[in-house]
Amino acid sequence: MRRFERKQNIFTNKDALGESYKPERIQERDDEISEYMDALQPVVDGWEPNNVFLYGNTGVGKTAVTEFLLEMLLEDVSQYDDVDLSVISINCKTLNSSYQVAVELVNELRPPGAEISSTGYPQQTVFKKLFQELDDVGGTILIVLDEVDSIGERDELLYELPRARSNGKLEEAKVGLVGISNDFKFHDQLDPRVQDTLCERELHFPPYQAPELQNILESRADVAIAEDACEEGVLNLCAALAARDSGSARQALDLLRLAGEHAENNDDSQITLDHVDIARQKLEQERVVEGMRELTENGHFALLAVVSKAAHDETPCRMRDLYQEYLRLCNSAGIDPLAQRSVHNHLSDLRMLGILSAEENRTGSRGNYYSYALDVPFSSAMEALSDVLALDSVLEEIRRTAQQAEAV
Ligand SMILES: Nc1ncnc2c1ncn2[C@@H]1O[C@H](COP(=O)(O)OP(=O)(O)OP(=O)(O)O)[C@@H](O)[C@H]1O
Repeated sequence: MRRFERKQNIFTNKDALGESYKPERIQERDDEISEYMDALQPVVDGWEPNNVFLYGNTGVGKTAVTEFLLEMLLEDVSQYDDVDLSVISINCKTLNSSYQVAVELVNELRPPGAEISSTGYPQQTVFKKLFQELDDVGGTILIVLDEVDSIGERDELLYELPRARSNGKLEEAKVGLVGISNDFKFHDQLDPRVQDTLCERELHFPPYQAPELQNILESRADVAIAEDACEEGVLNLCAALAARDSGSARQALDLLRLAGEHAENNDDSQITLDHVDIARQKLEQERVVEGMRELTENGHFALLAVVSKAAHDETPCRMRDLYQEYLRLCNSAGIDPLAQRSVHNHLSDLRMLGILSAEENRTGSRGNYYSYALDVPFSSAMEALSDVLALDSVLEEIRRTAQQAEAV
């Protein structure tokens, strides 16, 4: 039997490619950092902080830049006796309402053992407890709400917190909110009064370009990967693939880490371009499977309709035709179909998840329409669908059609 044995020929510090690693410096974000520092300047000057809203796709450095700057801010304001700054950061991913976010904040502020229960209070009581805790801390308090879009439509806290001081609910504390989101729709859906305050300063983090990703990867690889353990062109390929797909530094780092793991598992002495290709396929597959988990049954059928059209080599395909295919598939599976508008929403979600791509077609006087296609390999979509749908015969038919189309 094989025994555990230490392997460290590829990585010198694999953790440096992981999510919890804090980079020593942030690269390629000078403009955003400068704007962000301007937004935080009132804290240093002793005034009430601005509320800041950061948005941009996943993996573009919103959290990394925020952590880096707030650490620096805490250090820099320590020289001013009249500024007493505290930072509270929470991730709202599992908190789906103002109530839950407020409870989480109260419990962050309370000592262990004095936490409040996450149910059973009227919302205003929890808000009152939160204001009390904040006043007890006093000074300037920055509250970072990462993935703030999870709060959904029940966003009263985002309205009340920034106004708490002017409404007399806070006396001691000066509170600023830092909201972070990768959901572009969230901002527009906010109540205009919430938008006015939460988005007092808005910072957009655009996707990274390939040369930017390459620089980020190079400084990580210096820490993470052994000398000469990377074939020439590996970092360049990881950067190019991630730039072409999402512009996400996380994706570029994941590609390099996975490619390194493949090299290590094969006892190869270098990470090669082939290892990167295997890593790319694995990540793509994971993304589809992840995305599928978030969808309802109707979302799966909307995807199935696109997959079926792709098998017939009929993508990009416009909504009207996709909807007909969707109806046919629902009918054969005996499920109640949704209206075209709802299917359209599912397709938009699939697009947000990077599973579909959409092309806008302009038709002049009759307006524009979208055509949809798979943005992941056909085989990945099929595999993910077979995991969630008990529709072997339909999937088999699609598979056969795809094989025939290939043979033609
Ligand atoms: N400019 C950069 N310099 C160095 N590392 C970076 C940079 N941008 C991102 N990273 C790294 O990429 C990974 C993802 O970044 P981060 O978590 O900040 O993205 P995000 O925009 O907050 O994404 P999400 O919306 O998914 O939370 C982290 O490991 C981070 O350290």
